Amino acid sequence: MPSMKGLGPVSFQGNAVPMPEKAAREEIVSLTVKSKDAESDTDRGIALIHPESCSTWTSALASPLLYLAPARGTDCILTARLDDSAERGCILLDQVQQHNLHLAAFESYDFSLFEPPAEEPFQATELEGEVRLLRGREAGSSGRNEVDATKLRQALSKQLFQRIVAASELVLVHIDGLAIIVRITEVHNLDEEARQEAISYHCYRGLVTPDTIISLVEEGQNHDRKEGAGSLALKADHRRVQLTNNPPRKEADSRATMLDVITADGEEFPVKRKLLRQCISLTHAVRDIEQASVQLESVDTLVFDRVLIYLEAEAAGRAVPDFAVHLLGDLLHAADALGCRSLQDYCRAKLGKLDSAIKPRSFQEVQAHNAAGQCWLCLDGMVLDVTRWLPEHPGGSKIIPAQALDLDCSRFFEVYHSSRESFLYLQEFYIGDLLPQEAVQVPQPEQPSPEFLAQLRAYTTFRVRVDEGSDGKVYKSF
Ligand code: HEM
Repeated sequence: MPSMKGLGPVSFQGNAVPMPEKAAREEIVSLTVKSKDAESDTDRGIALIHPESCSTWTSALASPLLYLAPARGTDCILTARLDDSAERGCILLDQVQQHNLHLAAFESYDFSLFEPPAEEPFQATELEGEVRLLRGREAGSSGRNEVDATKLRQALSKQLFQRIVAASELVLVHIDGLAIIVRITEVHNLDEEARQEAISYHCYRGLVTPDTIISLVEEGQNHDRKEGAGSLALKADHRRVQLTNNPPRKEADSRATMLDVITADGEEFPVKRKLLRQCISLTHAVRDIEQASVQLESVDTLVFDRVLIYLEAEAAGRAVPDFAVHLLGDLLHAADALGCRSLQDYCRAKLGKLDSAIKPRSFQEVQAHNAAGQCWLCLDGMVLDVTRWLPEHPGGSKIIPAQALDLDCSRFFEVYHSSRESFLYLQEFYIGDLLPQEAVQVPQPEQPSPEFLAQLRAYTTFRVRVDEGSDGKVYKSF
């Protein structure tokens, strides 16, 4: 588990968003709470502040999202986005946020940037939420409102993406015409095995990533486990939600986390699905939790063992072992078979064959590759080569070439993906940014929402951008 040295996502390669400057971290800003009017689904639970209300904070930040702690004691951390629609000096919060943080509208409070613990893992590996109805269909004689747990988990995962959540916090989710309240009952930042080994483990909040496993229970189900938790709920039966399609937690956990990989010579390796996500040829097997095992046709035990050593070192942010040159040929073959780009790059670099795929791109180049039968996408200025992965795309191999070539596909990307899982794959396909003067030429049939763009940009910190006016040779990380 990589440690969380800065706020923001940690990519496959373990890159974390840099921490804000010291001056910004220490600045305390007084903001008046105002209630948000109607809000979009993607904006739900995100506080809005005017960019000029806190210039020290914003100028120091690499990410378009801010994490704020109110000065008064609460475990809840606000995720905020800069938005011109907020008045200067105000912070726009919805009712649920006001409740979670014990803040009242029209009162002023002091806020500072939240700083996560420097040397501990801070990403939430698992969340548990207890579900009840706020409003919508009221249960009839059956006494229950049915909700599909898979759909609810997806909606929650999308809404909580890149937010810091704390135990006891309430989250409001709208699904199928129902307004559902999820009370966060557990947050973990170690997986179960590590929790059992850790001395005096205690966790009450963490950053939600697309890898966070969310489990749900109906309100009242926790009654035996946590004293008192369900007692109020049982009285208000008409608010109860019946979760369908919700496997028992233990079973769901191991199905969701582990995949048995069977090598060409018949050996079986139980591997964390998360570790295999960068092997894009295994996308279907990794995503489909009903699939318990996957057969590798051309990688044998000894080589797969080394692949695992590589993947584990990378995920843990440790140095990758220095594999001897005579092993690199087989390792590169395995990397090709698995579609593992970083391992391919590692082997090629050591064999002296690395030709970096990441470079500035022109729109003409994108069009030419697409005309030649490849599949290059433009997404908010990024160029992504998904040619090899198309047969593995969970949405099918036809829709992307039919709808998304030679235009900016940000809006398609936003509307078609019901969770934020798709973000996890982007780095594998990234082959550079469009030159700034080219990016404006890309047709954009429909604008994505600002919230989606803020999430996407906060996540894609692996991008290398070309400065405006440069000749395309100067790179600047953001
Ligand atoms: C690099 C680009 C892309 C990646 C990494 C990607 C990834 C994914 C993933 C992980 C899923 C399944 C999980 C989810 O719903 O989030 C998915 C589903 C889907 N994707 Fe994509 N996708 C990409 C581009 C696109 C584009 C450009 C389109 C449309 C033009 C598209 C259309 C769909 C559709 C229709 C589904 C099925 C949704 C459903 O079953 O509810 N995808 N994609």
